[in-house]
Amino acid sequence: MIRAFGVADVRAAEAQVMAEVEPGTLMRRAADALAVVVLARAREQAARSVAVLVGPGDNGGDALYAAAHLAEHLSVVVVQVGTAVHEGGLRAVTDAGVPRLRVARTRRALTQPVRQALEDADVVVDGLLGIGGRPGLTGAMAGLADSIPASALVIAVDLPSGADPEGIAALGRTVRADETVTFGMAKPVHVLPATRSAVGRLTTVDIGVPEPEHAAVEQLTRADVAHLWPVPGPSDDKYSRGVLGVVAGSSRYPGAAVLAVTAAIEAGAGMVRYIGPDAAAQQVLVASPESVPGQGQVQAWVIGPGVPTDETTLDVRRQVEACRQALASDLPCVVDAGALDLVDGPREAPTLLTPHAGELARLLSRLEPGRVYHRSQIAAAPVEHTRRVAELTGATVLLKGATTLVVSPDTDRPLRCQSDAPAWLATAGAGDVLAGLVGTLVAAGLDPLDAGALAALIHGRAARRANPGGPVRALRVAQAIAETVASDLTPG
Ligand SMILES: NC(=O)C1=CN([C@@H]2O[C@H](COP(=O)(O)OP(=O)(O)OC[C@H]3O[C@@H](n4cnc5c(N)ncnc54)[C@H](OP(=O)(O)O)[C@@H]3O)[C@@H](O)[C@H]2O)[C@@H](O)CC1
Ligand SMILES: [K+]
Repeated sequence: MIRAFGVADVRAAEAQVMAEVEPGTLMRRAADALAVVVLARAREQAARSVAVLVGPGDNGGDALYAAAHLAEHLSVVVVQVGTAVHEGGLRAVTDAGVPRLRVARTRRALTQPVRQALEDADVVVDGLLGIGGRPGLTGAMAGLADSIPASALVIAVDLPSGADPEGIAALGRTVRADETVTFGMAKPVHVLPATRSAVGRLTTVDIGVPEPEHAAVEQLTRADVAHLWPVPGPSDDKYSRGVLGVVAGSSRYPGAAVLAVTAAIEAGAGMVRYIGPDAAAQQVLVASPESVPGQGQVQAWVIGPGVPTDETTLDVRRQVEACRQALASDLPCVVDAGALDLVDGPREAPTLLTPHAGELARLLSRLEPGRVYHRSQIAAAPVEHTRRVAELTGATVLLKGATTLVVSPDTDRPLRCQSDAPAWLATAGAGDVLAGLVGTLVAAGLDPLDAGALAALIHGRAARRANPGGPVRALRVAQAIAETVASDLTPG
């Protein structure tokens, strides 16, 4: 599991170590490790010239010490913003004879020598701002970020300058890194959807600071599958493993039912009962003869894929009624697509809502009368809006997207966030597959936060497995779930 820690906790952990070591030790460790990574990348790329951008805080200090090291091997120039920079770092570059250009903090337009230095750089090291940075670059920092040549390899120190260290605020003017070298532990900026795209590859280097107890964000990895996946024991039968009821599909959208049921069965449900119109039920049976049509006892529900609640045909009215009954029951529910329109307040039983950004906007607009939210607002500030829905509904909320976010209504629990899927997975039916997959996990007794994150992980990994490096249809993803789980349960 990758755990990311909020800025206050990171500072407290660092302060504890700093009290026990010589002053400057942590920064030296950080700078040494940074220089090792930059030098390795420069060698891989046969790069010769490095521009090191230096801001006013300790992030700039790290960059200055690293610049002094790098100058032993490469052609290095420092571009310093403002007059005040880390004193020790400044001495180190001066002693190493590194040329230094200065830019006035508020001046966005760059001088010719600075523009030239950037143009000549094969590698740009971004040491403008770290965890003390406020989101959004202005003045000279914005000018520098805009002038980094597209051809340069950009390595950010701790985080890409301008991005919100907590990963909450939308990306404004920011450095976009190819790689970020962070110290000790990941921070929310590195994993959350609002900022992650500016981080590039994440390299975490050890500087001897132990992880704090409470993570702000957790990201599951392959190694977590074995701990979390509900593996049956010898005394299990199909009922004890979890029977899932699926209310999905309609005459108009029978495919959603096929995909959700197939995914649930592939994920290893003890049994799947399908509730839907006859035409859809026939197709479900053809695709998954293991499924059982009609009502009966279940341990959990998936409701909503392919159920267009705004239609008034008889089969949709029946589906909506089945969704309402599931919501009114005391059983865990995964609420997807059309059924999100039926959610109004908290339920007693575990509940997982699985909207995409557009559906979350619609749900929030309905839950907060008088306010209208748009998809773009959700995409710009996903954590804030997903938290709000979790608070208003008392449900765990999984926001689907390139990075999937899972937020518990219990604010003490870390956010979960997964970005395992290839971009190819942005395809029709992928959400129906996820709904069936997560339903099986909830029916097996996983709590919605674990189930949501684990399903997102396996969903992404199954998509990669189904057709590595190329387009992938949702049905293939569903059909790749069983072997993905098997492979992830196998050590090694
Ligand atoms: N702590 C440790 O043990 C270790 C820490 N380490 C390193 O220290 C980094 C944190 O350093 P830090 O606290 O000095 O903050 P940092 O991000 O460099 O800059 C803050 C300065 O920027 C300014 N400023 C802020 N926003 C701005 C904006 N948008 N636009 C313009 N200016 C802005 C703000 O000034 P203000 O404008 O508020 O007067 C302030 O002067 C951390 O990320 C890691 O790299 C490592 O060495 C390992 C050990
Ligand atoms: K930085």
